[in-house]
Amino acid sequence: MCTAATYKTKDFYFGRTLDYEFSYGDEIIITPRNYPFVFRHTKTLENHYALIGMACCADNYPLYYDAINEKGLGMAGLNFVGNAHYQPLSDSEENIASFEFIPWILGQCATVKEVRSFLGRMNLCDTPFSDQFPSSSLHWLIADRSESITVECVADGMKIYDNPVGVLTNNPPFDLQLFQLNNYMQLSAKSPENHFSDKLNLNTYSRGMGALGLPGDLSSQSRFIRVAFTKMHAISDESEASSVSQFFHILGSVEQSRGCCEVAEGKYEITIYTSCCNADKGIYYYTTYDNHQISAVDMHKENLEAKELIRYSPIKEEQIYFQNGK
Ligand SMILES: C[C@H](CCC(=O)NCCS(=O)(=O)O)[C@H]1CC[C@H]2[C@@H]3[C@H](O)C[C@@H]4C[C@H](O)CC[C@]4(C)[C@H]3C[C@H](O)[C@]12C
Repeated sequence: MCTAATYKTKDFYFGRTLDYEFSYGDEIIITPRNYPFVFRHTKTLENHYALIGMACCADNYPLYYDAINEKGLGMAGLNFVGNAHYQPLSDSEENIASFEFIPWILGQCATVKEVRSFLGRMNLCDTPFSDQFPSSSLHWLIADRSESITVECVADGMKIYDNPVGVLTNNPPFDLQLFQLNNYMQLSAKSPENHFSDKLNLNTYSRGMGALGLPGDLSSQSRFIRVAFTKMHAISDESEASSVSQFFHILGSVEQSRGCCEVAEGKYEITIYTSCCNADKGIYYYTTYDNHQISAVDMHKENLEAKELIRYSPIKEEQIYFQNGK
């Protein structure tokens, strides 16, 4: 399971949890402007916007899971197993393999508006990266500071949904996920009033009862409702520290602890990492399952005119700050 979300204060923030039972060898990778992005079915992008995101590197190619570009556009791929359906090659559109989708969009688009026009002339095809890396079944959250969309390729073609919540999880398809919010419209951050019966003396015996009924389990539908509620009520000040902190709290509402989601005998899905990108400043903040200290990589501290990938291994060990003794 995974969850992606957006958040806006003074700056625009974009991030995700990546939940899985193993890691593909994740790295924070900056693709500078002059790294040639080679595509299988369309022309190489010799120059493009610079990207920063989490990826695994294979044959010197960044296989991005989520990233932002220097223009403030963000994109994350989340599992969409059983529903994703990529198309055969098309003669009339630009054929983009699913693993090329993030580079192709973030390399060239500055806004969601531009993304929509790119989507109109592309065909998301099933070409695998390699035998070792067959196509993953994914759908995507794409967002800038003014709007979010969800892109899904299903059996009857590509769907582009406006995403007014700025949140995405996994199955079912996005329109069904969004519809479910109707069932929770009575939830509130305020204390509830007694609408049950004026013949009964019912009491609010605890704080937080306005959100009674918010689903607490780890299913993708429940995480969608929970993270949407948390995000829609999120309050922070506009500073970087407060915004980043609040963003990690939003995604903290759907974090997965080892042991609660068994995917095979003795194998558990966990939140391998949580990211929070400041899309305006090009900073990739992250925590990992065992490292709760926020670490960060700033794309603008690198030479973005370079031609070679710039790679950082995530810091995975817990860093505990002792305040006393030596
Ligand atoms: C496993 C990840 C998704 C996590 C997720 O959504 N979990 C939910 C599980 S479930 O639905 O609830 O069952 C996805 C997100 C991005 C994916 C990676 C990216 O798409 C980049 C390449 C793409 C290649 O085709 C396959 C390897 C790969 C390196 C992918 C491996 C894996 O499928 C990743 C890492």
